[in-house]
Amino acid sequence: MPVEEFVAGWISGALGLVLGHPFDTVKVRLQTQNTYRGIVDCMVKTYRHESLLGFFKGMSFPIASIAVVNSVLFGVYSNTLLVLTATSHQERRAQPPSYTHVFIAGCTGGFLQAYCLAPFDLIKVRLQNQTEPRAQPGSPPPQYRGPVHCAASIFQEEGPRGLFRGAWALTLRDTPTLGIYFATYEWLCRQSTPDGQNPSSATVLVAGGFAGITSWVTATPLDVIKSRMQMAGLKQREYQGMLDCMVSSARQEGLGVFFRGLTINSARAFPVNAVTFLSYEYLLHSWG
Ligand SMILES: CN(C)C(=N)NCCC[C@H](N)C(=O)O
Repeated sequence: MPVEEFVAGWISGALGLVLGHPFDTVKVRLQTQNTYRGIVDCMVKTYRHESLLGFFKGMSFPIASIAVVNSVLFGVYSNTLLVLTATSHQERRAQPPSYTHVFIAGCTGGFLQAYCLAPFDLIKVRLQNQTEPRAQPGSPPPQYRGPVHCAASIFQEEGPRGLFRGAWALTLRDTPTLGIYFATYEWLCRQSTPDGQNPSSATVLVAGGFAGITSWVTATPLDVIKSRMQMAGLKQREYQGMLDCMVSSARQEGLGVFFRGLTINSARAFPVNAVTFLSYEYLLHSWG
């Protein structure tokens, strides 16, 4: 099993993550809290109350976990294509796989990465939703002191299953949308590259950026449900399950609730995924 794809997936994912984390914090807060009037209001309040550091809350854990998550995604994707088409990454420009194979490989990568991502994503979302400013003498401490304390508290209060809160919604979000992600990337690369040649850096940037936007637009409804399930039982209300969360969110806030965070998700998706694909292709190309 070729391992370069796993390593390239890890490094490229980490670069994209740092770039996109401030957008991600705003998105999570808009999806789970009703105190903001929109993106700008959320950004201004976060900055005033918590300074620039507020935008980077919950980032240390995803940075550590991206090693696992993104390398599973890209590694499983590439190795599934190898099984389906018997072509390595280097051979795929000369013998391009069908879009059906690309889609199936993307869904497989998405399905497996969702289970690795679930506990890390839960902790990220819980920390991003703590709106207390940095600890000052006399001020009440936030519920979680950091990622390890957050993981330990969830484990103590809810047992190991607690760490997988929202995992079903995450799996349903990621399995089809990662198929769409890789199929869009491949399609856009092939549209602007002569047969058999490698896409230029500009093509990879644009195709990666639009693949990110397309997949996040389709992922947003389940992303909202996933974030709410992850916050359930804390400040927010408890839900009976995913369906109950969908129905009661729509009843209380209208169908527009499923598109909360869509604009910020798309704005974040372009740079993050442009950089992720560019560094992924660059690393695999330079390793031969
Ligand atoms: C729609 N979904 C779930 C995705 N496209 N996932 C792939 C993640 C790529 C990048 N780390 C990001 O966070 O955008």
